[in-house]
Amino acid sequence: MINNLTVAERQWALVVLLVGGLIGLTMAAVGAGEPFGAHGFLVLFFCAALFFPVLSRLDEPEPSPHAGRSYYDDPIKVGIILAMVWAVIGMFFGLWVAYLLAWPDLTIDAPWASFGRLRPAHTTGVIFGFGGTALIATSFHVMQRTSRARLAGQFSPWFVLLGYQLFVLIAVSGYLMGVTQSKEYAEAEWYADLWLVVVWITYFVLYLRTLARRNEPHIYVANWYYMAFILIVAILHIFNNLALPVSWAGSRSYIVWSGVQDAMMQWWYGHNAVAFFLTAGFLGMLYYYLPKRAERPIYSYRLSILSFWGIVFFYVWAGSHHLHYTALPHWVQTLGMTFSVMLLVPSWATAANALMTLNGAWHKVRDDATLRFMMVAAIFYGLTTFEGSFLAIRGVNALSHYTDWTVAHVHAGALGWNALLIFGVVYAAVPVIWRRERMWSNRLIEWHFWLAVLGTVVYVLAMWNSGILQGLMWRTYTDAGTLQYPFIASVLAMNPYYVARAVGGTMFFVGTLIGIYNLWMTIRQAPAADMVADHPVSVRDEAGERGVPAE
Ligand code: HEM
Ligand code: HEM
Ligand SMILES: [Cu+2]
Repeated sequence: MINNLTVAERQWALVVLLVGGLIGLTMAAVGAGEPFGAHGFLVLFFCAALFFPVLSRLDEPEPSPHAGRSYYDDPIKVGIILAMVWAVIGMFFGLWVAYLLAWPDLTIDAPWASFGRLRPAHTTGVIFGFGGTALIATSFHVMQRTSRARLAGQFSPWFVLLGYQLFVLIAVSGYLMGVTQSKEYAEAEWYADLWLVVVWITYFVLYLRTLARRNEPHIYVANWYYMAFILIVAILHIFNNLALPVSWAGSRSYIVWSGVQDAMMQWWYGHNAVAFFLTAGFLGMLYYYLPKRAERPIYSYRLSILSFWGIVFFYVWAGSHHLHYTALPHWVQTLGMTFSVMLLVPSWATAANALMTLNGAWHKVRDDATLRFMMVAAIFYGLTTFEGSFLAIRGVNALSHYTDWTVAHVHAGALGWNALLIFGVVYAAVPVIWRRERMWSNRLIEWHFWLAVLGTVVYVLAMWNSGILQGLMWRTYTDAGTLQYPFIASVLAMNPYYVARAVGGTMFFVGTLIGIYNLWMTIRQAPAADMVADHPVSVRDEAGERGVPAE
């Protein structure tokens, strides 16, 4: 892989890694004995681990000029593997906290293993590690194929992919050491946040530069979704993380916002992380891989564009539904509620558009578990958005907020929509990118599919039950006007559901491990004989019409 970089690019990489290593060394020196110093060492080792392999290949010959005329798939390969590594790490932490909630005595008596540190390690590991890395890798695939253009440059895709890994590593390891700025889904401290800004802007520029090289007059809809994801996540991230460090040699910082403004900024961010990270980016994936796999054009291309603008416009106003019954002015809560209900229209239009695309291909859905992963993901997308619009209604939220109903909603989305989609997409993409005829075992894909779907259903049903029960127990009064149940009674009542959730989560996790084994065996196979050659750029196939992503 390093040999595919030009010598100039290898030199450039060495300079960047050297600067990174020096920054790491400085952090390690000034923050000695503190988590900040430990992060310095992490940065230093990360840069050193990449520096020496590049250095040892510096003198190797330039890649053949022919290579520059095909798609650049090396970073996609590494990205898919890293996404799978994060799937295991992130879900392992999720399972851990699920088991802790069911059997609290299992706890390890150490600060790093406390619930409050493991939980953000889970959410960050799955959303940013697993989801984010899958988004970056697939976006590199989709933008090249739908533009019939090679990635603009070979250095910046690596910078984005690996730089992003460093961000997630700093974040997750920081939580275990107790470093947090206490903002959900944005717990990472100021230096990690600053680094992510650099990586993310490079990502956006890379996307634009690649699109500018396209050999296809039309910008396929999937690219709009990916670009909205990148651009808006950048804006959210910057505003939500405007913080002043206490010192340049420590991890602690204070956010510039205060009081209810801070809460609003946080949930404007948090909600739109869902909207643009877990929705818009994933819709980009869906709009490329689903029609491609089904070999059908999108049911209505016009509708896909219309719902794009609907989603982008409505979502950004809905964040205040996370702050019902708070000090936030009432009208702002109502505004968020109203936009959330309106959101149902573009959300369902999108889910319907995806499912209608499968019309005429239902026999494929029956036979092909890969396509079935994507179909079920689209169904869960419809379910989750319906539930979300419902939960955003103030009266409903009075019951659901603070309960496990929210956790049910989250995992209907995270497992049923995001994770199922990623697995379907990875099964579709890996044989193409590694030039294998097909995945190693279709039976294992079937196994994975059923474990994942059943695991999700068990998880979500358990949390719906537990959430609604919790909500009702908390609001039941006696005739005398006092609360019927002491709080601890509701905690005890949750136990069977927490056990069920741990079982569902275990099924999901086992399915993931089976999937990874299958991917590993596929990658180890020899490439298919007629697929050995690199994919040349700009060879048109019949699929070039509008609505069908080009290959
Ligand atoms: C093996 C699979 C998984 C298990 C067992 C699991 C388990 C858990 C548990 C126990 C919690 C804490 C709930 C609480 O504090 O009451 C949680 C929270 C969360 N998980 Fe998972 N999870 C899994 C997969 C995922 C995936 C794949 C994603 C995202 C793509 C995800 C996203 C989240 C989020 C966002 C939260 C925070 C929810 C909130 O604050 O309302 N999880 N998970
Ligand atoms: C129309 C679309 C959606 C709407 C209107 C919506 C609305 C809501 C509402 C009202 C809450 C509960 C807020 C609270 O009581 O604190 C919530 C929580 C959440 N939703 Fe959605 N949702 C939508 C789609 C999704 C999707 C597709 C996902 C993908 C995984 C998702 C992930 C989450 C997460 C992670 C939370 C928990 C936030 C927290 O930590 O408190 N939502 N959503
Ligand atoms: Cu929200």
